Amino acid sequence: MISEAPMTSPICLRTTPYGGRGLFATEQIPKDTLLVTCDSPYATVIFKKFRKEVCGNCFAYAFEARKNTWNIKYDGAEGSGVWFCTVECRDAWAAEQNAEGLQGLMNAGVEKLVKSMKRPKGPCPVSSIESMRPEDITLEIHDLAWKHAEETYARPGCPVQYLDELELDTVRFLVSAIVRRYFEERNPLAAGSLSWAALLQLQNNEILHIRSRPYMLDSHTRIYGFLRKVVLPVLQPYVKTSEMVRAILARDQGNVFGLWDMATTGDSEMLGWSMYVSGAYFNHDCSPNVCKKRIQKSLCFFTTRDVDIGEELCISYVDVKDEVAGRRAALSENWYFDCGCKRCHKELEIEDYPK
Ligand SMILES: C[S@@+](CC[C@H](N)C(=O)[O-])C[C@H]1O[C@@H](n2cnc3c(N)ncnc32)[C@H](O)[C@@H]1O
Repeated sequence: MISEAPMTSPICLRTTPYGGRGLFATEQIPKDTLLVTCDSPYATVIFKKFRKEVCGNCFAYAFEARKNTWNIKYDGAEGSGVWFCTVECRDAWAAEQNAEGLQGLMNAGVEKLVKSMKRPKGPCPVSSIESMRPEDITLEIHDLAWKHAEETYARPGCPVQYLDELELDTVRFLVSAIVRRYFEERNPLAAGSLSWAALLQLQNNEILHIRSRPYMLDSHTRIYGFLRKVVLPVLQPYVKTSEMVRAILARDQGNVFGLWDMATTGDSEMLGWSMYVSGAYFNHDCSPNVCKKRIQKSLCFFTTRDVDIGEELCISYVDVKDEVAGRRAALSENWYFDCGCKRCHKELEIEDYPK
């Protein structure tokens, strides 16, 4: 079993013939074995509409405890925007994620700046690539657009751009990563393997994502502009250039996990999303042999059957009860890849599965 740690027995990370790196069994692993525990996410956000209903520390959902909301909070701006199920959770969050009150103060700053946002009347000050053909959007063009955004938003008089609800949630997600990195740099030993360097090792999906949804460049640059305006002086170095924001957004796509409630019916709600670094090396397979389970704020991965030595360990990103066309369409649309798993090959009757 590994815990936010380098890949050790009984699993290892190596290159697959079809989809970058993946995790493989280095010995026979019985069914129901706990393979990986991600103790806490590097970055996380609870959607604004669920903030009072989901504990900011352990992600417990008030509804499941037959309550409408949690009501434990901090007094003052240092605890702004976060609710807790218990005093213990509040104190744990304060010690682990909110030292110096930075997370809460940033949340308070976001709320304040939201009030001065105006709906856009004209085009955004950053040039758009929306009208370009996907294949023409190169990394160079994309870099230039970001450079232009940096210059635009560095101008003192540049007005704050309008952000919708999801974009503001993305701001809060980025804030959580910035605050974590700030503490990691002050206390590298405490960060352990849950480090910025480990996050950078995750697959970078920036250009794939922008080619698939060119309008997201405009959204991402406005989010960056907003962050620059709201950032506390101690955190300014992280947004002086767009490097850190781009690095996170490039990995946000395709590597994060939805934060779902624990409903056992099919009506489970997505309450937010989180970046669990060690969990992001599991590839998808339409016949998965691993499942994930959230236990409070930890994400745990278990085998769902006996696994042979050398077999790849995969979870499913989509509903594997769907037929092949539906599964592949969902993976292509939301994860930007053509599934290379054996089941797809078989159902599409493609021979010569890569070895
Ligand atoms: C969460 S990451 C998994 C780890 C990734 N392979 C890596 O090298 O970091 C998801 C990405 O892995 C690749 N991938 C995962 N499952 C795949 C599959 N069944 N077929 C093809 N590519 C896959 C895709 O590029 C996808 O965006």
